[in-house]
Amino acid sequence: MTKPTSLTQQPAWQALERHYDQLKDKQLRELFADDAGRGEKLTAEGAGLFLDYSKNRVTDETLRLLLQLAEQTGVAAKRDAMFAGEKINVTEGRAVLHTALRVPKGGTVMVDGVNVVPEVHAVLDKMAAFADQVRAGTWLGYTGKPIKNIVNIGIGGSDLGPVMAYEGLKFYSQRNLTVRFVSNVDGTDLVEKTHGFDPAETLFIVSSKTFTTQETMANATSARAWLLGTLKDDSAVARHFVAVSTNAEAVSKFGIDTTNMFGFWDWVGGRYSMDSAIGLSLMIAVGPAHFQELLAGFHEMDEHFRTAPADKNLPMLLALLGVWYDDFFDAQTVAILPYDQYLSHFSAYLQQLDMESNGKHVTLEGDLVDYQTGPVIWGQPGTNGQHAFYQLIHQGTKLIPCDFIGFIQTLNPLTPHHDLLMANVFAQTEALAFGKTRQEVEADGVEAEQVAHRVFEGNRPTNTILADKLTPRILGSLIALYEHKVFVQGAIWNINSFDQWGVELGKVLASKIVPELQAGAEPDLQHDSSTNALIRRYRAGRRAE
Ligand SMILES: O=P(O)(O)OC[C@H]1O[C@](O)(CO)[C@@H](O)[C@@H]1O
Repeated sequence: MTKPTSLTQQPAWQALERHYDQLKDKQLRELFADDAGRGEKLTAEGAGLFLDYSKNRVTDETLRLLLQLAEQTGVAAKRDAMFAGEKINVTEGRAVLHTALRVPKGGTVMVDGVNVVPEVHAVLDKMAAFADQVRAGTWLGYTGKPIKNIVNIGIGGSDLGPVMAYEGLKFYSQRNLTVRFVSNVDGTDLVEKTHGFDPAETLFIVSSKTFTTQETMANATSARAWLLGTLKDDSAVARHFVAVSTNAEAVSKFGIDTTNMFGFWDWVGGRYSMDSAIGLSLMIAVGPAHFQELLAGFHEMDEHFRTAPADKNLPMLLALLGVWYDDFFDAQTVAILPYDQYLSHFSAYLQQLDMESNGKHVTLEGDLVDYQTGPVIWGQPGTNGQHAFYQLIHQGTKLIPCDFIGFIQTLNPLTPHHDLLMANVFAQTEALAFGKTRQEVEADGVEAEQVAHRVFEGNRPTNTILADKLTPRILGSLIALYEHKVFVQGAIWNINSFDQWGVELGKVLASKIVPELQAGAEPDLQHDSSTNALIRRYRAGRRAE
């Protein structure tokens, strides 16, 4: 295999380094003063989303060079390879085809010579039939009572997507059903999430791609014990447990009838799986029609990403701006700031999507990278964050590029809340970009020794993403926007965005330590002195309980 030119040797990268030296001290104030039309020019639209990226520290030249970098690193060809089902997840020898999950009926996506779209829709139809039964109260529990409570048991991609979208689309959900999500192996999670539930009215959805994940299996086993503690008959499991997995054998071994299993495929990565059967809990909550709308939004963004010219392509632009700060300004983090309470879990969802995908230190060829890869993703919904961490973004010493996400219409029109909320979006991005100069502070008549504290340097970059209203379709398109942003960045950095070996070592060590915590006699501990001492201290504490 011939190695591609190393990223830092690409002409566009080197030109960007030189360009950075010229631009790094340039103020957004100047950039806006130089071009009265900047705020309208540096925008793009697609799949129901409007992006204003004018408040970024870029000029036409920066954008030209970033687009050149995308070209020189072959982003378009890599994107086409993903959509075509090539095995771009090279360390696991798999295709990466979450985009096939939202191809409309009648479409074609070939994997190993088979069109997978009919299979995708067969599973969606099976999910819809089941969801309709649960919603109508005709899926009866073991004692003949209809199901009122749904508990999704899963972790990582088998939890974060469904919980984020369930919260995101709560407005559209059937309110007589209570839906909860158990993920943590901490028993508190299961105990608290089943608190107050009648087992005879409770359905567990065990969601796990592999059906071997320690946390999920422990929670599912304890949930079954909780159920049988009341219902006292193993055959009750069939009415109260369904599974979502790619591993039919393990599902059956756990005791769930595979007719109650909803499948998906190894070409769907965990963090890209919320629009597969992993979204079953969401579909039950919001109904199959809204779920279809969500898929349509994903697909619309897929098509935009596949076909829009690079300089108008939302995922491409977001990704390139991210690379600009990450690799040239050395920004370590990105804040995701949705101004919508329904998106309270959106940043947590993006943490896995982005950090598990692009938290990599070697290239596709296995060489150590000599540039920064994925940033730390974090955030909170506005306006809460403003009263917590925005101080540091405005006046701290770190550069934190932010994505502000807002909606023109609210789902809950309670005068004057929405105008207050959105005024804060516009005010924050304005304040971050333009700050407040010493002269302006002095003009306010502030005492001389107080002036420095009240100066805002500004020049803090932001993107603003606006959509008309938070609908299932818009949510789908927003998620796909970030999926593809992560893809483009991974393509530029020449890393594999689709494996996650970094989570393995901890898993292996934990399974080794579990028996050491549980052994009756003092085990022969072979760890380092810190780990040995911590284990001994824990064991001593447990004996004293
Ligand atoms: O769906 P599973 O197989 O239980 O895996 C859960 C999660 O564990 C991981 O493999 C590692 O954290 C994620 O990629 C995945 O989403």
